Amino acid sequence: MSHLIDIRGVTHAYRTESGPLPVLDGLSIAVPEGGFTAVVGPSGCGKSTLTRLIAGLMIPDEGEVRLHGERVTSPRSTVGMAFQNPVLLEWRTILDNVILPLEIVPTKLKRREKEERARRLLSLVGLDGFEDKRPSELSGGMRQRASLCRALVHKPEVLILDEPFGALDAFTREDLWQTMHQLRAEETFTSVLITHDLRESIFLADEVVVLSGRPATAQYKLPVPDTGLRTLDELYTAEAAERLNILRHQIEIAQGRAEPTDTASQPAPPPGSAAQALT
Ligand SMILES: Nc1ncnc2c1ncn2[C@@H]1O[C@H](COP(=O)(O)OP(=O)(O)OP(=O)(O)O)[C@@H](O)[C@H]1O
Repeated sequence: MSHLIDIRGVTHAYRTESGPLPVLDGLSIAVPEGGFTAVVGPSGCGKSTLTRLIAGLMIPDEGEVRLHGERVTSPRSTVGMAFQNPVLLEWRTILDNVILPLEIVPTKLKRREKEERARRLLSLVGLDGFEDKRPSELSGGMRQRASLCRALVHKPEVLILDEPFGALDAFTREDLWQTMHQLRAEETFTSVLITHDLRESIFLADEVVVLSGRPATAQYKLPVPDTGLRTLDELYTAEAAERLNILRHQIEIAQGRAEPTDTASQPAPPPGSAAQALT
């Protein structure tokens, strides 16, 4: 299988006043074309650092990040990003905020075509009629929907989502999860999602990677079977409960609160799953 995102043996340390701070230690993750990988792990273990490396905003000390086989050494226009804080520009309308990447990334599209693309995405996420509003006139959930459209408007190959739903209330967050599924059905992209929400990870991703404590490595990888467009009901099945238990246990190991060898308290992988412990 071809891997669009290939993170190979990445090791990285920040230089701080008190000396080097090792953050990632031989981390390897591969995401196939069209795949959706969620990355979870203890707070401060290096998840956002990983997104900066994929986006080419930083170069790792050792190892490499490849997109389509090409080594990433600088930021690329083929990557879209959405963060916890949508940072929309108040002096632009929602439509013009979404169009912004098309003004930065070289494109042959005419203004009318850029508008059509932005309007289609806004309609897809349920923001018809809000194109001419300013960001402050929208709710937090609506702003995050607009930010997803902005991240996708230039048809990036890779969509990096760093806690995009983290600041939203539980109901809005669940709405946005379903919106993400709809976007995935309509648009073509390969995604890495950073999240602290284990339910979000199994609802959205094909694979959940649990990072160890800092310096982080890929401690555990849990595949999530493809069930097409998922519904929230699927989060309340026995299989979902088992997956969440496995992930919770792995997070406890990563936090040093459970022993890796403590198999007695570790639930068995769901029937038929290829859950794979890497420790
Ligand atoms: N530019 C930087 N310079 C120095 N240290 C940094 C820098 N950015 C992050 N760090 C440190 O590196 C470690 C990993 O940070 P990172 O933001 O990647 O973790 P994270 O897993 O995303 O955290 P959280 O789950 O809390 O969002 C933290 O200890 C952080 O303080």
